[in-house]
Amino acid sequence: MPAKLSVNLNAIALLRNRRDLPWPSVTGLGRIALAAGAHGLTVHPRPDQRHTRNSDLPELRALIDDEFPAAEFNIEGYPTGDFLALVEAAEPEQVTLVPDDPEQPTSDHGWDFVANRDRLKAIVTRLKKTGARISLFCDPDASEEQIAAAQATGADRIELYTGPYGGCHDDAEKAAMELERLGKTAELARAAGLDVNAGHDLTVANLPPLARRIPHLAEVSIGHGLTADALEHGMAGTVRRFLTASGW
Ligand SMILES: CC(=O)[C@@H](O)[C@H](O)COP(=O)(O)O
Ligand SMILES: NCC(=O)COP(=O)(O)O
Repeated sequence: MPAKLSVNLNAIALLRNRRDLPWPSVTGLGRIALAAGAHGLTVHPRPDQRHTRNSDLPELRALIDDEFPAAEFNIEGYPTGDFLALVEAAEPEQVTLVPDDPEQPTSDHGWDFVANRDRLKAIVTRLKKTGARISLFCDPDASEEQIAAAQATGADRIELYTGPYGGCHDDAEKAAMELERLGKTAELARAAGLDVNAGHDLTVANLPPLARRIPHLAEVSIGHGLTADALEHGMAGTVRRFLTASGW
């Protein structure tokens, strides 16, 4: 089965948050993404609310429940007490736990599963009571020992951090090396009984080789590159709309 696409709305929210106005609408763009065939929506609310805000979550939950019941809601974040309460209220189909410091501009590494095994196990056990699938953000070159510790937490999946692969957009040789590291880690995870998601800096260009190298890939979540693509491909039509509206 081909990997599912979950559209990350953080970049849309960041743009909305520049002004005290309701556009671009996070829920509205989520609706467009799902109507176009995306399989789910992802948000990564951070403690400073600079991306999606806690108040976005009930609207997105209702959008999926009321209009796209087959779609999935994926909430990502660092498991503080506040985050766990937020997730328990929003009841997403999937929770992705990410070891982000609040000061980090964006996610840039996976968990040290060995060092955090017992803590993660307690959190995974708590979150599984909501019925959500649990995924853990994972370094692209995690060792067999690390993957064994991830599996021991009781999580269902890992999400491979694809940032270093995405960063090689202008260096094919390095991209091939990064892809191989991701592929090896995905194989270790699969052998340990963990399903594999992937995300960070994925694009239309780098997604097909990733899907070929990891044929059992379950889901990709894409925000920054997908939003940039939407702007690029939507700009001409929008300029025409403004010109037509003005009668110019
Ligand atoms: C875990 C992950 O890679 C994404 O959630 C990413 O952190 C989204 O990043 P931004 O919030 O910077 O768009
Ligand atoms: N989990 C990764 C994600 O949701 C999107 O990351 P990006 O495409 O915004 O880098």
